Amino acid sequence: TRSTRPQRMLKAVQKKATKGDPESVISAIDYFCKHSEWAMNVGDEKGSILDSVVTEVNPSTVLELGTYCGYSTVRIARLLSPGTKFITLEFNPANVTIARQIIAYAGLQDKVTVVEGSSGDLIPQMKERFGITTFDFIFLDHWKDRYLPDIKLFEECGLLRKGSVLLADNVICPGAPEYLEYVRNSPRYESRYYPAHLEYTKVEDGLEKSVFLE
Ligand SMILES: O=C(NCCO)c1cc(-c2ccc(F)cc2)cc(O)c1O
Ligand SMILES: [Mg+2]
Repeated sequence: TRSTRPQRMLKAVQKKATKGDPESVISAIDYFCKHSEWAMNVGDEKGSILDSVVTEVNPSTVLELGTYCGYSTVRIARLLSPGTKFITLEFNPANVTIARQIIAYAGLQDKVTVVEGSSGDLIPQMKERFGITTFDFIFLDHWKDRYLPDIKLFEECGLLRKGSVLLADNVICPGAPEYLEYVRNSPRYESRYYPAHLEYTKVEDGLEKSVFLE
């Protein structure tokens, strides 16, 4: 039966990238998405903004919502200091399987834990299951209608501290209007928009960075 797009993306990585070299894995995926098939990775333009925020925060604890095939997971993990706790959540089991292989191909399997399940179920389990007190950096890139309920869940579960940084992808396209309205109007966050484009296209999109102030 016909392969899936994530399976074809993995094949492209195995064909074009060098095992253990995260930069070559990132380049192979971007090449695949530019020349073969579009896919919903954060991409190179927004990925560079992600890189700069991760580098600036230099987090000890990181959570990614929406692993997909592991492209942004590799981008983040390659920048982390040794001993950083990095967890990424993915709802779709087929994506988990591909992501684990792409992350392993980059040689970053020891830097990150890929957890299968829904953010709504897993966020309240972070403390007990993974020994997390608070997250220094959170990358939101999962279902856009989950951004708002999940940021409220972070607050309710006491998973944010003064200075925690949340970076949200796709706030324009596909869009997360309720999330934007919340972080931009809440006195508990300092928010800033980074204009860019939808991955591999000329369509307007961007990232919203929000710092928890409480
Ligand atoms: O749904 C998304 N992610 C959660 C599922 O893993 C997602 C979708 C799109 C996108 C799709 C279809 C289109 F026409 C435009 C944008 C882009 C993204 O960056 C995304 O993260
Ligand atoms: Mg995205």
